[in-house]
Amino acid sequence: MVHAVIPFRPTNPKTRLSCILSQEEREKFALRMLSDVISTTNSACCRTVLLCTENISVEGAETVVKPLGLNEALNEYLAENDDSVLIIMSDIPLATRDSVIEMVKTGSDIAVVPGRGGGTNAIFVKNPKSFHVDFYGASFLDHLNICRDSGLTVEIVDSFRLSTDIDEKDDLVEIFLHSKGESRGFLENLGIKMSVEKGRVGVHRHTHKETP
Ligand SMILES: Nc1nc2c(ncn2[C@@H]2O[C@H](COP(=O)(O)OP(=O)(O)OP(=O)(O)O)[C@@H](O)[C@H]2O)c(=O)[nH]1
Ligand SMILES: C[C@H](OP(=O)(O)O)C(=O)O
Repeated sequence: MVHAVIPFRPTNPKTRLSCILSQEEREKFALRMLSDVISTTNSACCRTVLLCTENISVEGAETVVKPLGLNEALNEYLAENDDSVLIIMSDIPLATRDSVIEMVKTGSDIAVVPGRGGGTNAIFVKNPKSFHVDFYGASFLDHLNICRDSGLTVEIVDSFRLSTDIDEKDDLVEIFLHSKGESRGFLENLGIKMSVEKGRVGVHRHTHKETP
């Protein structure tokens, strides 16, 4: 069975959203996005593993604790497992069952989904011992180079839903446009709404409600 591995650091996440969310709100929002991703990987019949820096319990996933950085934790996990691994980020709440299934059905050794701005949002690895990750910076290009150097065939999956990572305030628009999940409900409860001003779509926080 494919392991869907979601790396997660629960403390002070999503600092690029500090302009609109407090630390407590960012921690809760990161968990809501995680929950949306877990529902999706479970619906695609993966065994979902939360690869977490600390021991937290989240419905729908088993937790593997590795108090390590993103690359170190994932590379240890890949080296320790034989089943195919889908590495999928916790900040892509638009992910759907069909988009995940498209990745894990690839005919290539690796399937990769770029994030906007050079990052990597998901990587499917058929043989985990054959590959290592190198996140941060232009990681999408770095991952293609690793495949080339290791002689692995790679499919670049063109998926709007998987490519949409929620890093910055304007990215929240995509949740209001395309999601019905927990992340959206959380933002709405905080009084955050989509707005259109001078022809531009953005988000505004109308009131300072209590963190739900
Ligand atoms: N296991 C593990 N996961 C991490 C670590 N740092 C980030 N992640 C996870 O990696 C994914 C991508 O993280 P980033 O987009 O860099 O998120 P972030 O660090 O929360 O956000 P910023 O503070 O805005 O850069 C998310 O699923 C994070 O939870 C880490 O040190 N260890
Ligand atoms: C971890 C990093 O995420 P970003 O900061 O690009 O969202 C990456 O994908 O390499």
